[in-house]
Amino acid sequence: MINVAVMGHGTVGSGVVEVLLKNHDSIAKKAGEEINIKYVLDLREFPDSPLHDRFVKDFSIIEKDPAVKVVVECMGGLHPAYDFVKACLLAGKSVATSNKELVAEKGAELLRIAKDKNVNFLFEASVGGGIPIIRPLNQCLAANEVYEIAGILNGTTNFILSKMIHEQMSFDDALALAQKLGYAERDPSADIEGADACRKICILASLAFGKHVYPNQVHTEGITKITLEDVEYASNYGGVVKLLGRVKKLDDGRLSVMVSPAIVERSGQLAGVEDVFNAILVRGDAIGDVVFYGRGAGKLPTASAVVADVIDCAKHVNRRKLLFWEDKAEGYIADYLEVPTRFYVRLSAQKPMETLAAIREEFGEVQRLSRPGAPDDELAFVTGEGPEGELRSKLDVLKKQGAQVLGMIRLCDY
Ligand SMILES: NC(=O)C1=CN([C@@H]2O[C@H](COP(=O)(O)OP(=O)(O)OC[C@H]3O[C@@H](n4cnc5c(N)ncnc54)[C@H](OP(=O)(O)O)[C@@H]3O)[C@@H](O)[C@H]2O)C=CC1
Ligand SMILES: N[C@@H](CC=O)C(=O)O
Repeated sequence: MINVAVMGHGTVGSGVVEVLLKNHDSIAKKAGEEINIKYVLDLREFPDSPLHDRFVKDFSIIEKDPAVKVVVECMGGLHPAYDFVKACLLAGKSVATSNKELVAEKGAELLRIAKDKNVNFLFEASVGGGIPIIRPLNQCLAANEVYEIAGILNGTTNFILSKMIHEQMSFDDALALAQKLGYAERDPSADIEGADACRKICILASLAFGKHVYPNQVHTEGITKITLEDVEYASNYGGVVKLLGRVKKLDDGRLSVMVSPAIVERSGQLAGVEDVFNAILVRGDAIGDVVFYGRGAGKLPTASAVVADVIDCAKHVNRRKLLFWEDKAEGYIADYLEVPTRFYVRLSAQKPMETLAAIREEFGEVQRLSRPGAPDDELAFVTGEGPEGELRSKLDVLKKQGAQVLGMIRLCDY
């Protein structure tokens, strides 16, 4: 029998308990041993839980109990999660976590401690909710040189965009519904400002390319500036707006990493991903493109991934799974302004004919876009490709001539 402690009995932690209890017998067969939840740590009481007598409030009970071999961390946030997880690893316990903030900020250090202590630190649920992506990237795609990853990595924002576009729901109502359904972070600004997707692309980049990428190294934009006008122009262009996390290996070996809204063509592999679903496209030299798709957030889908890690930990007691990356390297992340891109731009111009001439002067021939009912002073177009810094300088020239940039979204070919 393997004794497990679950830390945090919120959306994900309660799902982990539910799945471990409901599928107890089949999980025991797959793990090769019975999995017993010995403790559940939370700040609140849960008198209705079938495990109500196993709840504790003092972390040291778990830390000091040598019978606990595997600890699940679903509390979220950096503190005290980091302190507790580190203490568990140092005490020789394997840890499975859904906490992407923890992995994105402290992954290299925690993986090194796990290696030193010959235990496992697993985090399948930290990216893509229930979608298997960490294990496939680490194992099934190990033969490949991965050169690019792009994904819809945040369920809440994809849910909000889907509701706004298809059901004309307001941003605030869609966010409130995502919170009610347990998709959003405790502080939902992490979802809508892109921090959550940033943490996830950091984890994928660290794993795929072997060196830790930290969130503060990644240019990050959320969805708060996206308007229905931009969505309509994107649609008339033949695309859809998605919040993407992406990393690409450049020819000089550096990484371009970014989180931002992007227009993807309707025929692209990420365009049809709606609601709380996530999709992660991995490009490898042997496999070509492969896309992982599924529910990116929510109680049971996320618990599915955490419990898979628990089973893996149970199967590998006193044996390490090879999952590791080095700490960060200097000069490894390229400045996003250097990286070539294309933009959709929406402007308000007091003198549209003059601004149009200036657009041609700066950008050459551009693809103009239209939408029914647009005000006379609105101009929308798609630029050719150029380093982002250069495109922005050209827009600065237009701004100096009185144009106001109302919307600007990168174009991607996924
Ligand atoms: N929700 C989702 O769909 C997904 C979430 N995740 C990640 O999983 C983690 C958990 O998310 P989620 O379940 O949604 O969060 P919740 O806020 O629903 O759950 C967190 C739980 O941990 C408890 N907790 C917080 N601090 C402590 C502490 N110091 N000691 C004991 N218990 C504590 C909270 O108690 P209290 O409420 O009283 O503060 C709460 O019950 C986060 O890192 C999140 O990013 C990952 C994938 C999907
Ligand atoms: N808030 C996150 C939860 C899963 O990681 C999201 O919406 O994707």
